[in-house]
Amino acid sequence: MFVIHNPTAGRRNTRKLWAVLDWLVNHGAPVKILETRHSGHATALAREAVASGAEMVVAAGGDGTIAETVAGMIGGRARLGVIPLGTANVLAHEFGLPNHPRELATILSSPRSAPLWPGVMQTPTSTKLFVQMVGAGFDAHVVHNVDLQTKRHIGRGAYVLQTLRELQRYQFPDLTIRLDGVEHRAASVIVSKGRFYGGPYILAPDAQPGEPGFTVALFRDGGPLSALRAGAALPQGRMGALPGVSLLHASHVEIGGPTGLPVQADGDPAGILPLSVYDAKAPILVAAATQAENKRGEAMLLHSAPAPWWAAQ
Ligand SMILES: Nc1ncnc2c1ncn2[C@@H]1O[C@H](COP(=O)(O)OP(=O)(O)OP(=O)(O)O)[C@@H](O)[C@H]1O
Repeated sequence: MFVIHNPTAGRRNTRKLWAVLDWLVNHGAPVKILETRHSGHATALAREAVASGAEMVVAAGGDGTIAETVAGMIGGRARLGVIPLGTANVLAHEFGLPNHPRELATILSSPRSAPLWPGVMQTPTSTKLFVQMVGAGFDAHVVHNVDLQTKRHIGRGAYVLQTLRELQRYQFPDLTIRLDGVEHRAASVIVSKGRFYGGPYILAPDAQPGEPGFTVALFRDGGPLSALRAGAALPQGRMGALPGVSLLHASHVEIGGPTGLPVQADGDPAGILPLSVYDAKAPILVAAATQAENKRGEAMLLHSAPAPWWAAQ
């Protein structure tokens, strides 16, 4: 088992990591730890681990580290394990991963798995895999501006503070969103693989992370009041029921807007608009709290990336 650890994730607290690894080693699991040295390094490490025949690659970090690790595993046979050490740890909620090190280690050493079919986001300058969500509009603006020192000290609270600051500054420009070719307008958009958002909060109750395609949350109304209303509804799981919010399903999402508007992927800054989102070429299996069979089999259909609309101009 290869463990890829991002030492800069979350509050940099490694107590849980060592407790999980102690348990695994004491129960006879062969564990090799690889530490990331820079952004993107987890992908190269995961690729090497898969090439050397690893059956399981464990991402120890937040959702960004998981996404980078998965990017190096797609198309291979290794399963993904997760030791959540990030700030929001949204994917850990999705797969029912416990906080307790012994329970987590038990999951990593059991064959129980659930499929995850990641997404790919493409801008004119970069292509990046994501495991949980991509956003543009107000939430992406907050992610780009959040103070990293505050995030390290108070975790998710840093996003709440930044949200309150940005409410007064953000202009809420209109975005153009094409869902499988059909045009919509909204002030903000979140393209979600899974059900959760921002931690343990439900955004898209019907999302199926193991299937291709996305649930797209459109926030049609701009302005601080609408953003505040959405923020208040999120912890109650009522965001999708708000007037002005629609949850739609799509396989291919294109987002355009004013030049320079930021994009977030899995809670980290991920470039600027325009953006095209589509399925990764294959799913992977994740060591999870509950078993879910991958009905289509591991070698599921290979999707070819649709040409983004800006390429045709
Ligand atoms: N050694 C490193 N030095 C600096 N940055 C790194 C290093 N290793 C990985 N990274 C970057 O750190 C970013 C943030 O990591 P990650 O998302 O795992 O933690 P987080 O932001 O605290 O958690 P979450 O996404 O759950 O909120 C990743 O996008 C990755 O590119």
